[in-house]
Amino acid sequence: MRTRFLGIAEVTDVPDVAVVVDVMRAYTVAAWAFTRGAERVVLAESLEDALAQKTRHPDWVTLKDGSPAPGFDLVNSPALLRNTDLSGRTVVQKTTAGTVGALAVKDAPLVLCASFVVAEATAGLLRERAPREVTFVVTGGSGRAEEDLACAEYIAGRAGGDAVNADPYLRRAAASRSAAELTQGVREGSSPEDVALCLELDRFPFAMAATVESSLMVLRQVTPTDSPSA
Ligand SMILES: O=C(O)[C@H](CS(=O)(=O)O)OP(=O)(O)O
Ligand SMILES: [Mg+2]
Repeated sequence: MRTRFLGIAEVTDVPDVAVVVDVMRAYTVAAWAFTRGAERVVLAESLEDALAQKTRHPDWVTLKDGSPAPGFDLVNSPALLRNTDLSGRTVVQKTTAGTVGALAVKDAPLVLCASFVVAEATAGLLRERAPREVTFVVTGGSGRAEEDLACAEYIAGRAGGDAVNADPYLRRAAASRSAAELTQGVREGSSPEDVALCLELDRFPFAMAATVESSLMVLRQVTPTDSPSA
């Protein structure tokens, strides 16, 4: 399996298989939303798009990064979301990096959205599909955010069937600029517990796949059938 690691702006073709990585915090938050019962997560093109969806579907739950805002029900924080009952709900998520990365590869036949909490399930799906090439979209810091790059490299190793020690990858993520900003409370709409929740390796047994449904980019849970090979 060949691998490419690209920032969002470096995606210029339509990959066969894309893994969009956002550890802090979009795809840690999305995984928590599923765990709290969400049926699907719609990845919105813009804040205006998210609000328009809410107008059309008042029962949908809107979520954005940064500070709370009128029309939005939740912020992009795993700690602040994890006690919210989302049973059967559709969540509409708009963030600065994670959702933008998925929309950049919306035409790819397989789009997985990933973070450390779903790392092994994501790698398991890739082992199952055994594609010739996987494009990892490293969403933060123009492709250089250390937490996303570390997670992408870890998943790539596991997808290749290697017995990979996760500790150095988690340490890189813990030392990242994003982790520091979240810990210092620089980012609005955050909790001091967010970093620890974003670094919980394999907290959840499912992967997350995004497909276009009625012109919306929709993220759903998907469970690999293979068992870990290492
Ligand atoms: O909510 C987050 O942590 C970030 C916000 S920003 O990129 O630091 O402005 O969004 P995400 O898309 O989850 O990385
Ligand atoms: Mg991020």
